[in-house]
Amino acid sequence: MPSKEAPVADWVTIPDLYRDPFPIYERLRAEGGVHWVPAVGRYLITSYAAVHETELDQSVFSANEQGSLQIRAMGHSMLRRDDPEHYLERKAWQPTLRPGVVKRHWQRVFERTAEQYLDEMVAKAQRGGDADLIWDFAAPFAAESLRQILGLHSASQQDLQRWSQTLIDATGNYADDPEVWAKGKRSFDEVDAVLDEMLPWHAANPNESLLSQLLRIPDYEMPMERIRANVKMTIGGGLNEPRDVLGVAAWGLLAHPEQRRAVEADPSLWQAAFDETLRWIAPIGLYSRQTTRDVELTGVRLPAGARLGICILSANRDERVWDDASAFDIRREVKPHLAFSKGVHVCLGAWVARSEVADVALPMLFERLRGLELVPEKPAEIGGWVFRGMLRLPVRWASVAPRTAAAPGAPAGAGQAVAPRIAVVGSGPAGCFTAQALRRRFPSAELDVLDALPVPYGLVRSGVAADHAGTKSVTAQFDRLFLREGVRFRGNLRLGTDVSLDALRGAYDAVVLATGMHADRGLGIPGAALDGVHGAGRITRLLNAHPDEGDAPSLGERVVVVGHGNVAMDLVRLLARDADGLEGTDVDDEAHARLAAGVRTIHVVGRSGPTTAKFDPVMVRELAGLPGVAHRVHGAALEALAEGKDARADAVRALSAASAEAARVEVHWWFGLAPARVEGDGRVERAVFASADGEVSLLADAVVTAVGFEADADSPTVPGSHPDGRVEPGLYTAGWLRRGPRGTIPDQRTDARELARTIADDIDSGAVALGAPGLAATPGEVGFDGWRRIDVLERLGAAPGRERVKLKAVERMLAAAADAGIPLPEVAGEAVGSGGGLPVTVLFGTESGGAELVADELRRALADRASVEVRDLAETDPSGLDASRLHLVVCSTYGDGEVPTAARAFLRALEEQRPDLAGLRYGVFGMGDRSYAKTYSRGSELVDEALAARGAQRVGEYGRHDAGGPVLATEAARDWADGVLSVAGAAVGV
Ligand SMILES: Cc1cc2nc3c(=O)[nH]c(=O)nc-3n(C[C@H](O)[C@H](O)[C@H](O)COP(=O)(O)O)c2cc1C
Repeated sequence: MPSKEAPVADWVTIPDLYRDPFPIYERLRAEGGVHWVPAVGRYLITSYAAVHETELDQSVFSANEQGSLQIRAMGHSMLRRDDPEHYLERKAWQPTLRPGVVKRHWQRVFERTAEQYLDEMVAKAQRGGDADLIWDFAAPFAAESLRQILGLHSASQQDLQRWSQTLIDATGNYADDPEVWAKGKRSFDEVDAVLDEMLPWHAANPNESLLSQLLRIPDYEMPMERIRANVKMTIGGGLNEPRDVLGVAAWGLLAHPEQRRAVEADPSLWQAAFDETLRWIAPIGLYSRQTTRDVELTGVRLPAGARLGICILSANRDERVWDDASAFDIRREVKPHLAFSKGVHVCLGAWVARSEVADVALPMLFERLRGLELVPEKPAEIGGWVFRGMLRLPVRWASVAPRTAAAPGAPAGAGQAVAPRIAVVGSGPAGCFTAQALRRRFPSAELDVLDALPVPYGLVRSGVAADHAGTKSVTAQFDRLFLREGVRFRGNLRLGTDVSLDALRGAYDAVVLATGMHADRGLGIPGAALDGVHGAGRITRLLNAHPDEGDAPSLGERVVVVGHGNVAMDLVRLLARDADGLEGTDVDDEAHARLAAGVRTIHVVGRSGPTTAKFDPVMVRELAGLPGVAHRVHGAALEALAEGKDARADAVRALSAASAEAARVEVHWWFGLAPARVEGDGRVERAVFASADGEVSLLADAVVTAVGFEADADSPTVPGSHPDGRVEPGLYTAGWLRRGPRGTIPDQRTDARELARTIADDIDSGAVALGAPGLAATPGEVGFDGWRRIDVLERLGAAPGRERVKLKAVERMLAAAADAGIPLPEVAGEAVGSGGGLPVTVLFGTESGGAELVADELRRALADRASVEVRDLAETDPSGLDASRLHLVVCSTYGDGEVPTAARAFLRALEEQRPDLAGLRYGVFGMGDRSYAKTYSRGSELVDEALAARGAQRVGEYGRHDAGGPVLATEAARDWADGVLSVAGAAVGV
């Protein structure tokens, strides 16, 4: 699309924007999302895509605006600086606002403060005054909390409110009103005076406050005028954000009674209410940027020096991202909103605001003020576009509950009087994660997981590549469900054959179908049905000894694999490995020998270029390191791409660099080729592809298609037809049946949590009635103990160097399951006492504290099984790592796919000192944000690669957490660590 000049939106006025910016933004987005707006004297950036782009490239979209009003009003704070200057100041602010510190220290302060102002509002109402939720509660609460955090003890909360308002007014003084400047200047001077008073006091009295911490940064002394400017910026922005999100959230809930009831019944929804409020009406609605050069933004040309207004209020309502975006809906599918910004300026106070509002003030408000409601004769008012929030919010209530000792927001009690009976059909990752999420939500529910086979775990057993034991180890978490958490496995029950869907629905209150999609999608080109064309799913199942597959064919010498996704990568790797390379796996050796023994050349062919290919770069790097395999790359056009900017491109570069000595197998990587036809006389002889430069014809004995999966012929629903997983109340879908064949195993965890909530909502609302009788035992059914006997037999039968030999025939599985002579291994007790058990070191690498919080949570959660110590990577010397301890690395990603600053020295030391870490076992949990598509979780991968390069061995599932997703990092990390510990513990007999 050729670029164009920015359209001029001369119809936009500031008073209209102030009153209600949303209809204006809707039109601007519809017209492209980048406009010159004369009334504002700026380009307004209104679409999500354009806003997001500006946030991720500070070299072009600079925060350091020339002639900035904010600099005039408050001084030059970090908000108006780019890196590296910005970063130094940000780092100084960070320790006080880290989530661990917020949780350990500030949350108690917020609780006390909220109690105080709630009591004062109640007392005012008792004296006959009108209660306004904004001015009597939210504003003093936010101001006092901020006063405490800053450590401005010689000022009052009223001072902070006045300073905040007047400094903000001056920042937005586009009309150059001298009175506004005068008031701003007065506040400016007053803040300086208080700082002059308080800084010496903090120097002499160390404490948790920001001012005190600022004076104690080991390697950096912030110049005084920067302290002054940043404190003013913090007063300006740090007060209205929690005040306004609290006010708008209360308004939203009071105006939507059914959502209010849901959140009151399930306090875990306060976080969802908080995030939805931020998405719906972002308190900081606009901020500025300036272009540093001519640039094109979503097809519109912007000149160098252009002043931009980044409209967060608008981006968060972009209809291309959210359905029914203007509605307040705390149950909507979670997608990353931009209210805290993204990129280097992401809000430092986000954890504070979350704690103040979602953990403390909202739950307390609704719990204590019974019958809280709006006052119809005094309607609430809202206004603003640069900052938007409630201007007044009159409320009343029926009665006041006494203060409770329990922390507000604690999870609800046991729940329903009658426990629900729920069946999950399919014991693959989607089914098991669903059962796990349901168990958390309904501790006393009767939960059955059915499977057509006598053995559990579906895709993990038969779809995950045999040599990826780490991925397979997710089953350790699932074992816990069946061994300890009362979930029942009911194997050898095939839906439609052994039990009908109607019978299941009659027997259970709710049924979740998680039966997956198994059929390989065809190529749909001439010759696709020739002999020698195989689906990748089938080949993978053959290698995994799936009972439904027959004998494995020989693939011959030359194999063409069509597709560049992870399924294709798995296949290429398994075909390229020789038997020695399968040490420790559970591969079906016979099938592997038949399929792969003759393979000498593999062509792996995809339509797109390396940067947009679907593979995980980690998989490609793994291929680059395979011994005895040479790689040739065709059509990748990597010359134009700088190194270090794109993880996929870098991984493909690593292929070309891989050593090709004594190659047993040669892998040719083709980019930009579309399949045209398969040729041959009765069976495959050639695969022909179309490219921009004409046709490419590859000689082939076999073609394996890895271009996706489609619904099975007998699929109970059409995959993807119910994206929220609810077919109707009482019948749900999960996994690939819900979304189609996309997403990784950990993604299923995220979906499962949402689905459990949906089911809980249906039960709460009465849409699903409880009381179903349950499903009687069916002849031939195999329970979890039956599977454990099969498991024992498979392990005992393993050849040297193999983990197990899978039983392939169902009859043999059934015989093993029923054989009481096979002794069941004892289920190891978990409670080995605090401080006992496996020695574990949790190493965290963090920038803003999330990973530290996760590390703390792991210390707590693993205490009954392990003796845990927690260490910051910043203070860890890799040469001193103790190989007798299992190391759990929790690390986030910053910058352009880098490790957090604090972890850089560790990484460097690994590379420079080159310690021998053979024998050290470690697990990795990467924290990142999927919206950084090219560098998602890359920081953790760098640590992983560096440890592996020193001989350390990764165990268990590679855990990942997406900060933009709905699952809490602590929760995902607990599940991940359970799995890693089960694998590591089993290895050392704990
Ligand atoms: C400036 C900045 C850059 C980031 N870059 C990436 C990135 O390249 N890839 C990624 O997956 N996540 C990225 N993130 C997201 C963080 O890794 C994520 O929010 C994580 O949970 C933060 O953990 P921490 O609090 O322990 O540092 C970035 C975040 C910020 C603020």
